Amino acid sequence: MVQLFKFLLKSTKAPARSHFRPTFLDTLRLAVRGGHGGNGLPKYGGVGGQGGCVYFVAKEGLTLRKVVQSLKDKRVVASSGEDSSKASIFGRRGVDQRIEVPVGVQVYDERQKLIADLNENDAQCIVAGGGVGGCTGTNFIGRPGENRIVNLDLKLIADVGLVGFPNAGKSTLLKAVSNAKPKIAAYPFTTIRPQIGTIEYKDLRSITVADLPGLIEGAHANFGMGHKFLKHIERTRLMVFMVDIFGFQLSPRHPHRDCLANIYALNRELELYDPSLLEKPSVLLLNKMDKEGAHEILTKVKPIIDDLASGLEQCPEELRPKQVLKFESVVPISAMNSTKVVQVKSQLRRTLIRLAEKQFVVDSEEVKEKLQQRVGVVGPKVT
Ligand SMILES: Nc1nc2c(ncn2[C@@H]2O[C@H](COP(=O)(O)OP(=O)(O)OP(=O)(O)O)[C@@H](O)[C@H]2O)c(=O)[nH]1
Ligand SMILES: [Mg+2]
Repeated sequence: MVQLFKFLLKSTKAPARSHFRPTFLDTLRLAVRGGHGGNGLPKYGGVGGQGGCVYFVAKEGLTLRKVVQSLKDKRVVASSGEDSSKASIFGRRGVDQRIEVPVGVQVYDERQKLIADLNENDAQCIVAGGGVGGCTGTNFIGRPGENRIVNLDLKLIADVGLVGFPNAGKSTLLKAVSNAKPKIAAYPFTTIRPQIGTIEYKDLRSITVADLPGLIEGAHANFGMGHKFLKHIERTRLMVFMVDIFGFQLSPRHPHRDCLANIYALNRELELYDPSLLEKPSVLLLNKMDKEGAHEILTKVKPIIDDLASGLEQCPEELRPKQVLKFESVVPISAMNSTKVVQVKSQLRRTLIRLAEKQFVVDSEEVKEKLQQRVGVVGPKVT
């Protein structure tokens, strides 16, 4: 009878939700407190131990979700320092709390002031200092540790960020060039969380590509999925804009935007979100060139794309940016055509190498200039 009951219980259990995937987490709020300082011993001039500190340490391969899972509570407290005693005049220091967080996390305090930017593996910062131990200066009374709320903001770090309106074919391209397996479908907002894929080359070099959810007009003002994902573009070295050569219409209630209007709209969204993003190197991919009529459109729009400023007057006013983007290159492709995809792969690599070389020249010029300034005071000019 008992066995039958157990069997019935088992069979009525809800089926495993294999399709369930927790949503992407890129912000986290934690309360942190340093340990209390131990009390001193006035009779012997004993000093209490300092309270432990709360540290954040960046580790590759972690996600904020894993951080949440590893914490018992959203309040992290380091342990108190020990009181001074006859046997131990100097009280022992409290134990530190070291919380591992993903690389790319920025830590802000309650007033949104940046405390630390942990963008390298093993980078660390103290987010709550421990209280000092009781001594003559504190009347032998241990002080409380720092107590604050911190906000963790994760910005993905990838070499390349794929940016575009929904349905442009970003995920199709990512799937074709990398090891990622994003969802692809003929409706907008198929991608709802950023995904990173790695493109591997024959010489074992690799570059990382972030597929970001589609933007919509007004993303800068947090419409659609808005800033939540625009911020990830900040950390990429190269922005790859992907536009459907036939344009895009969000829904029958929205106007159809042709390919040029799409480019201006993307330009404007970035400009309104953060104008400095327009200085970032970018490449434009005009997708779906395999479809009929695509080449005719390309012939018409290419001269304007090559000089975006020249087409500003024809651009609808609500989409018109103040400053136009300058693309490193404009490539017509079909994300479904394997030959084109291979070309994109090598094009991305070449562009990144060129950018790294440019950066190297800038860096070494700066170093040279600094050296010249320093050496100029005491010796001959360095050439
Ligand atoms: N004909 C053609 N169709 C394409 C091409 N690239 C993508 N598609 C189709 O376009 C639709 C949208 O592709 P996705 O890769 O999901 O687009 P996305 O930009 O990731 O869209 P969101 O995730 O919504 O932002 C799918 O039906 C794809 O099969 C292409 O080069 N040619
Ligand atoms: Mg997608």
